[in-house]
Amino acid sequence: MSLIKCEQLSKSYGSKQALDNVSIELKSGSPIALVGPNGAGKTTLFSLLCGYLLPSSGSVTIMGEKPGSQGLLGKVSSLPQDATLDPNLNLISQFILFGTLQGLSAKAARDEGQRVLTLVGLADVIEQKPQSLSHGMSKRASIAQALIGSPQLVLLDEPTAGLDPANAKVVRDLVKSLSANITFVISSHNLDELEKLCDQVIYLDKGKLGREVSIQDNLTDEYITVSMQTCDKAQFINDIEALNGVNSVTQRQDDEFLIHYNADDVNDLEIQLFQLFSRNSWRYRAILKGRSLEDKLFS
Ligand SMILES: Nc1ncnc2c1ncn2[C@@H]1O[C@H](COP(=O)(O)OP(=O)(O)OP(=O)(O)O)[C@@H](O)[C@H]1O
Repeated sequence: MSLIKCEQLSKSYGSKQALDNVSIELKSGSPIALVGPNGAGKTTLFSLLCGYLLPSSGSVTIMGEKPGSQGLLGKVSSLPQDATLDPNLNLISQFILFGTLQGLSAKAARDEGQRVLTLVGLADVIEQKPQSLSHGMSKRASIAQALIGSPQLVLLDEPTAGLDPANAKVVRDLVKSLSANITFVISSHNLDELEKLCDQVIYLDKGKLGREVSIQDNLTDEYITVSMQTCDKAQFINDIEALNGVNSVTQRQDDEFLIHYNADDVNDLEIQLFQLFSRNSWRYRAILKGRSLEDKLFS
């Protein structure tokens, strides 16, 4: 059965059409990225999936059920973009409340609160109130809230926005470690981060579904992305374009080049590249099989 199925899903706010005829079918598994420019409709889609909003037309089901229905209680949870905790209650009291709202006894809710707060590295501060936590700790506490019970689907809207690199890594590692049992759908503007976490990408633009992009296809994609530390750029492009099987070399950023080749004509392109670098004493910074997510989406 599909995890998420949207059929011709549309949502308007008055005359503003935020989602326009979106049809998608997603299965459980690796984290799924939801990408798109500001105002593309990502939060609207999340709100429809959570049952916070009703569609203007079309339909959406999660595990065959309507969002917000009793059958999904404890199976679907979300971290909204601006999630905040109650400033007046300490963390564990709030988590006991959340657990009991999901049907747990007070004792089981306390144990569950401790479990999820420990998962996100907050075991030492469960007696503290939210205002004594840093921004990163608050974000982790909100993620812990989304993990209460045994959700099968967790929607994370900008889970690392505003976090420093170390805290962002904690959140990414957490998602990675839990994704064997939970399917995460992650909305983010950080394409590097999504590339590290997700296999599949949903791209929205002005409320419409854009082209489908896979991150897994990098190994079969006939592209190599090379980031150079030192090289003569004009010669680099000339020399690589002269190699057998290479169709084109495009300079993407100052020191980044995209090589498009034909896999039927060349099977040792990487070796030829290294030989070329060695002959010219060029130093490379990184070589990626395939294209970056940014390149797949925007070029
Ligand atoms: N409650 C609302 N009333 C009227 N218009 C709204 C409302 N919520 C969203 N919109 C509009 O719907 C469109 C989609 O908004 P949405 O918040 O879903 O986009 P988003 O992709 O999440 O954007 P961002 O990346 O900036 O968070 C935008 O044009 C927005 O202005």
